[in-house]
Amino acid sequence: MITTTTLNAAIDKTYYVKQFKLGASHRATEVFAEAGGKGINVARTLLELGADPYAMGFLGGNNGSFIQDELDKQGIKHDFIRVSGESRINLNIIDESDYSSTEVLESGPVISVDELEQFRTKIAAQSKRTPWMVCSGSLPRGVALSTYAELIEIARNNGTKVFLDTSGEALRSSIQAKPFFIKPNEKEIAELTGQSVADEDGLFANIHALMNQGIACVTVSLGEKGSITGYQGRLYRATVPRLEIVNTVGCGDAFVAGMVVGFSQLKSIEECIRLATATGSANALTQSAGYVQMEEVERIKKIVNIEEIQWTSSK
Ligand SMILES: Nc1ncnc2c1ncn2[C@@H]1O[C@H](COP(=O)(O)OP(=O)(O)OP(=O)(O)O)[C@@H](O)[C@H]1O
Ligand SMILES: O=P(O)(O)OC[C@@]1(O)O[C@H](CO)[C@@H](O)[C@@H]1O
Repeated sequence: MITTTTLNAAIDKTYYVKQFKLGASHRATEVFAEAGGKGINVARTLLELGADPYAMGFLGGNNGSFIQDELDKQGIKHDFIRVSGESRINLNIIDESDYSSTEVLESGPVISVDELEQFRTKIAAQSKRTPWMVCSGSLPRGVALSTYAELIEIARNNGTKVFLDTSGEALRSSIQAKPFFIKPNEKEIAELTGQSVADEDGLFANIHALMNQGIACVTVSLGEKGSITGYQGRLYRATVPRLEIVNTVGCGDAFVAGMVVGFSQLKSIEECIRLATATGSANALTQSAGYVQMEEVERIKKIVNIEEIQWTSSK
């Protein structure tokens, strides 16, 4: 069983328009509404990869009911705390001329002290029966920045490995709790370290520094440029050939799903990265956010390039 937590779930609403223009009125050519938020995307991808996901977090209002119904329809086991606020809707407008995307993300409901306490109790029980836990996404209002660190601590005490995918201060505050895996993207690692990924030497040094702080595996995902992963003191570069992409929202979640499946099946690190990269890239080929097709994952796995980076610090 792989547990996913989505503290700030969302309906991901995707509008396709012929050409997006600021300040203009558009008629959508296609519209999709999906149960989303990073952890829910991970859960859906895990199911497609043949794993056994169990989705947890907070859901509220009509939007929360829609998300819950979708999870039921998709056959994803779940146990969410119902909250008094309304789960958010996140908007993604995709310009069909170049498949660029413009997102508007709501901040989500305010979680009360009591609702958070109910969640802590559930997670403490759940971490006794799950060897793997994925904590993904932003923290909703009312939830302290230290919450992911707390969850990591609870999980570790029960022998559960945590894969953490979050950003900004929520990521910074969780590093000292030593999650097993983190996956900042270009923007997130720059925010965390103050260095751009354009400086590869600096990026490699930063990944080593994070491993030395006790994070077993660190991937910096670089969108269409692939990723750099650090594990057991070594660095690996993954690249994928150019693909006919339509929607990259959720690629990071699909990558995380591939990585946790790889580790849970005791695959080699190269195989974990290959599966994660192919799953991340396969997500970009589907119109809805956070969906992959297994045939595409299998096809892309064959064309992913993984190489170990020979690097020693110049300092
Ligand atoms: N345009 C693309 N073409 C091919 N593969 C891609 C593309 N974009 C992303 N990927 C794959 O997905 C992985 C994760 O992508 P990315 O770095 O964009 O994550 P992210 O910013 O966390 O995404 P999100 O927050 O939308 O889930 C990449 O390492 C790569 O393997
Ligand atoms: O606001 P957060 O929680 O950081 O990100 C939310 C979100 O943009 O991330 C997913 C894509 O990764 C979408 O399903 C969702 O709308």
